[in-house]
Formats: sequence, C-alpha cells, structure tokens
Amino acid sequence: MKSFEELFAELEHKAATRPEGSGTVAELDAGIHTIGKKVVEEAAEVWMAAEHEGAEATAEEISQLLYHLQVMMIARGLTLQDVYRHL
Ligand SMILES: N=c1c2ncn([C@@H]3O[C@H](COP(=O)(O)OP(=O)(O)OP(=O)(O)O)[C@@H](O)[C@H]3O)c2ncn1[C@@H]1O[C@H](COP(=O)(O)O)[C@@H](O)[C@H]1O
Repeated sequence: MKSFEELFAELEHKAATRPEGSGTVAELDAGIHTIGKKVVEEAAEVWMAAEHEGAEATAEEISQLLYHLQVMMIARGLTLQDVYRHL
C-alpha cells in the first residue's frame, strides 16, 4: 500500500530514470493525447463501478484514475504543490 504522495514520487523517479519495462515511461512517451484518453477512460470506469459495482471495485478504479492523473501531471511538468494550491 502507498500514499498519493509516495506514488507521485515513484512516478517522478521512473520518469527521470526511465527503467526498462515501465508502463509509466511508455505512457509518458505516448504523449498528452494518449494520457488524456486514459484519464477519460478511467473516469468512466469509476462512474460505472460506483453505479453498478461494489465499493472495492470502485476503489480500484479510483486508484487507476489517480495514477493516470499523476502521469498527466508529470507529462505537463506539474508538481503536487501546483495542484494542491487549488484545493
Ligand atoms: N498504480 C499504478 C497503476 N494504476 C493503473 N495503471 C495502469 O493503468 C491500466 C489500467 O488498467 P485497466 O485494467 O483499466 O486497463 P486496460 O485497459 O486493461 O489496460 P491497458 O490495455 O490500457 O494497459 C493498467 O493496465 C496499468 O497499465 C497503473 N500502472 C502503474 N501503477 C503503479 O505505478 C508504479 C510504476 O509503474 P511502472 O511505471 O509500470 O513501473 C508502480 O508502483 C505501479 O504499481
């Protein structure tokens, strides 16, 4: 189990070191358009899980949405603070 901040730090490290086999590196290389489509897809899966599935499935879909949002942040050069200051 990891926190939102810990996942972001891990993804920043992956982006900087570009280890082979990293899905994050592949998604970053695919670009903003592809990442955006993943964000929208996962957001729809969150909605569907919340409406038609249980709490556990919904939590899993939310975790995937958070992951793709973090990849989008890194792709745009945003930090956690850039986002937090709008909360
Ligand atoms: N938390 C996640 C995470 N959540 C979602 N995903 C990706 O998002 C996809 C969402 O799953 P779905 O079943 O909805 O996707 P799918 O449509 O079947 O998958 P694709 O065909 O799009 O791959 C997964 O296949 C993963 O590619 C994640 N990929 C990585 N992480 C974590 O990110 C860190 C870095 O991962 P790597 O860069 O791969 O090393 C590790 O700690 C991972 O646990």
